[in-house]
Amino acid sequence: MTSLDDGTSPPEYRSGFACFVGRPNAGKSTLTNALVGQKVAITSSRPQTTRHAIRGIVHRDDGQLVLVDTPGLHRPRTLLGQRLNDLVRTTWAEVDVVGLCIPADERLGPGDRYIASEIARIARTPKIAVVTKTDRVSDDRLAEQLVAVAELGTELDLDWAEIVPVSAVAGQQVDLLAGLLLAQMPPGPPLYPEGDLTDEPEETLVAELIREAALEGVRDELPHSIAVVVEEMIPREDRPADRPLLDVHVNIYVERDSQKSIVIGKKGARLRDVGTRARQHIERLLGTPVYLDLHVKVAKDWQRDPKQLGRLGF
Ligand SMILES: Nc1nc2c(ncn2[C@@H]2O[C@H](COP(=O)(O)OP(=O)(O)OP(=O)(O)O)[C@@H](O)[C@H]2O)c(=O)[nH]1
Repeated sequence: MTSLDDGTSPPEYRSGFACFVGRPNAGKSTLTNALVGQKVAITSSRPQTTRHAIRGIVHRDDGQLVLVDTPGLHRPRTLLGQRLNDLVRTTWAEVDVVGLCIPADERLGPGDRYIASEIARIARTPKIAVVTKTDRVSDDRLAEQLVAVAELGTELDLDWAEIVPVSAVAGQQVDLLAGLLLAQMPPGPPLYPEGDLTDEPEETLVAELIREAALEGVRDELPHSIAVVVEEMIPREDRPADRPLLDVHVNIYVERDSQKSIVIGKKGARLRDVGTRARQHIERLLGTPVYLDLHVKVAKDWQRDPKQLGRLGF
């Protein structure tokens, strides 16, 4: 049946999946969080902190948008690197729209070009260019970047469905972007119950929050050597109903003894600090007081060992 649209009928409800791609540090996780409105994907100022395809769910009156956050695509040097890239490509093939994030405050580089040329190869899936971190640049510079992104599209025969400047931090154009992404979704019912923000198990989110805290202030290759596994989350017995406590037992894995002492710090000071910061985020996420029990363990060269990778959830 066709209806005459006089501009008063409500828009059709749409639902589907979107993912953001882009080189490390392009602002994908921050944007996901801004769209969802709660901290679900971890962010940090160091590249390649995101390892899991964490989903955030955006609920709107006109539809539901499920966001899949992928790690930064990069040239693989280890088995872990290879698996991360595979994960990115598998994700692209399954979503309704791909958003390529390009920071406004850096010139288009070989990294952006490489990823753009990769997504140009996925036929049919619409692509939206998202120019991020607009709060960091002047209007003139932003205009230049928008032109450069448009030209990149022409050069690669990549037909941008939209080019959208946003600032996740300043909250500029975030809602507009949600609408434009949603416009690419097929008509359909909600995929998740109202109120759900993510379908990641709590353990994964908790592990990511701890990894984020553990990464703060460490240098060089260490960030990629840290993996976090939540072994157990159990409510403490014998607590009064109005004063619950959740025991969270966690192993932090590193690849070498030297890394273990860095993570632990002098007389355990660093690890205590990591615990304190992570606990605050976890308590906010779960809405309950938490006792966080952190252990640091060495899993020799786990990034190169298929068996260990499997055990650590990769
Ligand atoms: N000023 C400003 N900074 C931003 C904005 N978006 C992200 N950032 C910062 O840029 C850095 C990287 O952001 P992330 O969201 O972690 O980047 P990512 O693309 O998810 O990075 P990977 O997980 O490494 O792939 C962080 O320090 C953010 O705070 C923004 O809109 N404005």
